[in-house]
Amino acid sequence: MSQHAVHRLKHLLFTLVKRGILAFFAVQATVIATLVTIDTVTRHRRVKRTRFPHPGTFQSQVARADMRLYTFGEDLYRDMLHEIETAEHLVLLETYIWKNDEVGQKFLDAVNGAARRGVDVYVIYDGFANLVVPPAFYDFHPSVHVLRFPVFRASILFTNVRGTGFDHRKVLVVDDRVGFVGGYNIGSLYATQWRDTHLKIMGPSVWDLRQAFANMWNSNRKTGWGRATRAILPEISANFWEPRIRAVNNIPSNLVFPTRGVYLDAINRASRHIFITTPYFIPDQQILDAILAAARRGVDVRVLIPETSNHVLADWLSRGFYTDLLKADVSLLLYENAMIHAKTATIDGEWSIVGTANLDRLSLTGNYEIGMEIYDTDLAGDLERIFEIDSSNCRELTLKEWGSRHVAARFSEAVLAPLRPLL
Ligand SMILES: O=P(O)(O)OC[C@H](O)CO
Repeated sequence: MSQHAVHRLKHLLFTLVKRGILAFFAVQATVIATLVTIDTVTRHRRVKRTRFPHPGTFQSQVARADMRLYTFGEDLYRDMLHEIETAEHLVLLETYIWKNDEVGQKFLDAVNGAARRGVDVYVIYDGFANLVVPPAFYDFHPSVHVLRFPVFRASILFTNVRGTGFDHRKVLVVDDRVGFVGGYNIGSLYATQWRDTHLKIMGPSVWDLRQAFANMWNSNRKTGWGRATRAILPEISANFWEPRIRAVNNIPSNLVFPTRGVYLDAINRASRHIFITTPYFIPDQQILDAILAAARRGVDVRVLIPETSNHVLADWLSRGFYTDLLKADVSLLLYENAMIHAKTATIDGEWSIVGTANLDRLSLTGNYEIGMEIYDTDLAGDLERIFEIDSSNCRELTLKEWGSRHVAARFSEAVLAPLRPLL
């Protein structure tokens, strides 16, 4: 073959590959646009989804800590606001979403009120998650120490992944005496219309939450180009070691993502049952393999997810895993007619985690997250009871039903699969 012919063939191949890639992106964009349009139309037609079982609150004692699990936003917010309103010296509040609605206003008033009484108040909220909220809403008392975690950080220019990640945590610590952590953001929608789970801790382990907040604050207190303009939040020693209760912190700037590791370890160790609740289920290959392997060795694996969440794309990416899961005998429990946003897991009646991380890439290897990893049969029992009540609002998907879905659905799952690492 002449050199000219080789050149022409190369050019032709290059053009074909280029056009193929562009065509794939065009198909992908069309699928996304179609799904979003269908979702928007059906969402508006849907009646308000407020009817779902309320498992209630559950109390237990783990080591020297009093634990309370919340499963309804109104109950949680009432207690959180009460703690802020009666704080005596320190309030630390960190949230991913802080809506400018009735509930958001109550929290704003509560922290401002505490600051007026002379309480030291520190708040952190995520800049990206609240881009839709008018900045004027965040009208803090002048003595409140505020960090709006920036969408873009200078370090992203120099240190790659260390400068990425949203602050996805939801933490409240009051007077080093009481701490809250879990799935609840701050907003009226979450008070009554979403099923979520949060944990209150009273006792020495509140230190773990305080330390997580202090680390976040002190690592980001510099503004502009290195000028320190925010106060240091003193870090204090723990004075105790409690292996049964541990905060698991994802800190992208330190390149540590232990949440993924503790999930993997616990799943791999399971011998009887694994009950996972998550709003967005887009596991990476190792997490998926661990779940499938557990089910194949006879562990009763149940994954509880919303049938329809608030993120249509996340739902469709999640569906791409259903066939493998169902074939391995994983029970897929689809929470009906309401959004479930809890990020919890409990294994073998021994190990549990309650936190802020979803089972997706953004949470497991992307964002600032925190969860409490707890070894305790009573607390695991409470989470199992909650799981059982939530399950009563689910329908279990069968392989037969899933196998009979429309060819367009299969096509959409396949076309969207390459987007999994993005979410
Ligand atoms: O990011 P999460 O898990 O706090 O969920 C927040 C909702 O998706 C807001 O749209």
